[in-house]
Amino acid sequence: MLKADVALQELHVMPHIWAESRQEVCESFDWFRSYQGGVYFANNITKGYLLSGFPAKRDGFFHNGKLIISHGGGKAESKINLYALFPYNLGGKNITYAVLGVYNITHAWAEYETTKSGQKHVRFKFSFQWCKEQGEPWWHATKDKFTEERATLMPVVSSTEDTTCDASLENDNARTSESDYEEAMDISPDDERIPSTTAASPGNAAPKFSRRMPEDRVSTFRKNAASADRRCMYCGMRSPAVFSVGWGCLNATCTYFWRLPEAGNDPIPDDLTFDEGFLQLQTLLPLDSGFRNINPSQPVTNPRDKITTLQAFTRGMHCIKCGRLSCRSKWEHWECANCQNVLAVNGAPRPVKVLKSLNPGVNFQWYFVGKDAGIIKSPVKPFGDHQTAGNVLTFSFPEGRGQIHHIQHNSMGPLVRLDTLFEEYQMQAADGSLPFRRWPLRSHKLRGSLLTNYFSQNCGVPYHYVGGTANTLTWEEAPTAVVKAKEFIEERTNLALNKQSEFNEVLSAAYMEKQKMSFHTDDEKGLGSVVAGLSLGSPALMHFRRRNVKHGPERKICLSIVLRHGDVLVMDGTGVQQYYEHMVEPINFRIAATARYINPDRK
Ligand SMILES: O=C(O)CCC(=O)C(=O)O
Repeated sequence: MLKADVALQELHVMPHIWAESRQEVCESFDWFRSYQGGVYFANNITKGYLLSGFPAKRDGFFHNGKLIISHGGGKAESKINLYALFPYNLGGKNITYAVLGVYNITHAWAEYETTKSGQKHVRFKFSFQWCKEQGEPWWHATKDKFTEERATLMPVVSSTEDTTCDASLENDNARTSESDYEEAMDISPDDERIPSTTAASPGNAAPKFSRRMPEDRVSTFRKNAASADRRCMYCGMRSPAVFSVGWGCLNATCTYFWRLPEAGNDPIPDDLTFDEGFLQLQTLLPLDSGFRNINPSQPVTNPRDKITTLQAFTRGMHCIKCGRLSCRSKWEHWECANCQNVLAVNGAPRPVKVLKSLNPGVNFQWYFVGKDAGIIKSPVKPFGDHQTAGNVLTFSFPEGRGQIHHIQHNSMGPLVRLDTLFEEYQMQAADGSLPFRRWPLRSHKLRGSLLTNYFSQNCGVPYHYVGGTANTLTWEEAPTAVVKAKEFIEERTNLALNKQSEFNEVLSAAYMEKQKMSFHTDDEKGLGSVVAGLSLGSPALMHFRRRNVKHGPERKICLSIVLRHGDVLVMDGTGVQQYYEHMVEPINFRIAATARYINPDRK
């Protein structure tokens, strides 16, 4: 796969698989799920390798891309942010990432590279050879046969209702803190990176690969290796004959690394050309059948059980019309971000019964208060009559920084209303009248946009942290589910706390399986002192921790609360947002409505 910027010739054919953002790649293409690194590997197999915008010395694109030499990890000296070796202008078609195809790694070796300041760095290099079972590379075609080809290459329906995909990559959410962006780009557990470059000199320990290649792959690798490979008489490791200047040991841990035994062990000079034999295409072992079709399978759109909130439904789509990878950004269907091709989802509302009784999986029933957090819990306070009865648990933060009220219900009255409301939310989300979307984060470190992990929709005064005016419907346009949620929140808050709170904004959030809202604060300009949220569906854990504390015990979660179907959680006091941040981690499918007062005349 390569990352493009500006290249030379106009692109005359479209890649079969391409994207504008890394999130689109990671969410839609199983062969590359690394948000930060340039290499994605799982189970000891390099699944995806990103040819970065920073080519290093002696990187190369030979045989029109059937042989690629590239560096791994580390910092290249070039400041030009483009993959200059691909001869076509992908950027001109808004293509930031294009999948080239399946390559075999034919060699891996280490080189010394001298920086401008004269320092020597070890750089790991790889040669990749095109696997011929795929036919010719797509950019070799003289005209775009993309559409006809897709029809034959693409499986129409995936084999899966697979809910066992990798742990969700924390693409994030986050509204205020830098840490949230970092969290957003967590790397999945099976995602590893090759070592970065490190200064070394002969005899010094150089970086080692964190994992060894499994034996069967090693033997494949050896069979593929050019006959000019030689074994070093000092370290016993084989190295390819890469340069015309002669053979030298290319194992960075060897004392005689980067030396020429046939020239009195002189160091290999800086000015090098490749050995002609090394640049020949080799006869490779046939490609394993599992690697022959890397086209993403199409999402399941018509599941037998009509459940469409499983993790598989959070994955992106590969458009069979134009090749673009797109995130699942709309609740009601998949939509190609390039040609707007739609894949409709045929589901049904999920009854709350099973969801609400899911086990939150923690060793406390309602709450956890951190030792030394200075939080005082008041005695449980019952309220209401037989129709409206409930309990309030109040947690007071130290030094007058505000309170958290957890309003629970224990009567049948609200329950029927809540179950119906949960269903109404789902119906309106499914028909698009309640447009749940994943909105781009306002700032992040990845190229291209980065969408929130969860879906949301705002009513009333625009909420700038998530989607702003583009995500906002006025109260006249508001879906009935949201209006009813606001009424319920106001009734319960006023009854339980015995004070009148007025709200003019409601952010509804919908979470499919494994989605969550990362740590953030609601410090929107003009925000009133009371923020109250209603939970519907599966239980969720809401955690609080100190804000702007980078390390140490104070950084730890100081309060956790289990939110259940129908609970209302009130953050009371401006200090709650000023001194604490919060996150919500649902156990499974859940909808929440959070009501605020935001001064409409804020500047
Ligand atoms: O209850 C939820 O799902 C999260 C609400 C929240 O934290 C927010 O909208 O700021």
